[in-house]
Amino acid sequence: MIRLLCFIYGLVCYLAFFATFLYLIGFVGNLPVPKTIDGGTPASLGKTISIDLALVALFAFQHSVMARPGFKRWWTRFMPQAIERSSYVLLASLILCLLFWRWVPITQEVWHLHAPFVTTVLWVLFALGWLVVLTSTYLINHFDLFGLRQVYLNLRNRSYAPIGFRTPFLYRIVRHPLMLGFLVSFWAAPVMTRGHLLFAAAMTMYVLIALQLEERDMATYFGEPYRTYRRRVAMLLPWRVRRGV
Ligand SMILES: C[S@@+](CC[C@H](N)C(=O)[O-])C[C@H]1O[C@@H](n2cnc3c(N)ncnc32)[C@H](O)[C@@H]1O
Repeated sequence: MIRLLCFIYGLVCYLAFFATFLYLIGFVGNLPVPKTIDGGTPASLGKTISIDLALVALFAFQHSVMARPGFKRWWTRFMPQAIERSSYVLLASLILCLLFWRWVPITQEVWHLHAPFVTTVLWVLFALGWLVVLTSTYLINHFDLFGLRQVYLNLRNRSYAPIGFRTPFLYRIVRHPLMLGFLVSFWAAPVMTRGHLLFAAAMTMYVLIALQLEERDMATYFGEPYRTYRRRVAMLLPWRVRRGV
């Protein structure tokens, strides 16, 4: 019964993640969703910047702290191991929803590109970025990253086997294609408002810090194979590839 409840909980967390991910695309791209990055009621500049940065910082804090092995060891003392990842995913999704809801826009434009060719290229890059994000999750293991594999194995009474270190396709070009996809989609905007710029810049800062932490854990866990990979494959910029793996 507990196993079934864990599975249902994992499924709900996964669906919450997927809905939030789809909404994020609409939010950043100013697509027809109830609230977007440039929608809502503006406030004074000081108030806006503090609220918006606090929202990104909350997301960054949750992501960075809860992803660390030490934190995972600590909080799985209070919950079944099988739902640890699902809970992480659920909390991340809830924080993103809070960000969508409470985000305050700054609508002054930093750039507004009109040339049809340039705007088309930027929209293609925007879409490509999200596609790379989603593809990268499948290259690592989509269902493990979002907790479904863990609750499924638990339901079948099978023990969890880590997915291990892998470098398929995009992971041979850069070490962090998923994060690169996010960054491309955050920055590829034909109309860039100050609020959007604040979001893109703050998220870029967070990604650059988070990747240092993730790589430190990966090097500790996987040892020499990961250190060799790090020497050979560029972190985020594909044209900085040194040698293939
Ligand atoms: C949200 S994913 C982001 C992966 C990567 N940073 C990227 O941007 O493509 C984070 C998880 O992926 C795992 N991970 C990162 N690179 C990996 C690889 N090459 N093989 C297996 N797992 C990896 C990390 O341990 C972490 O649990």
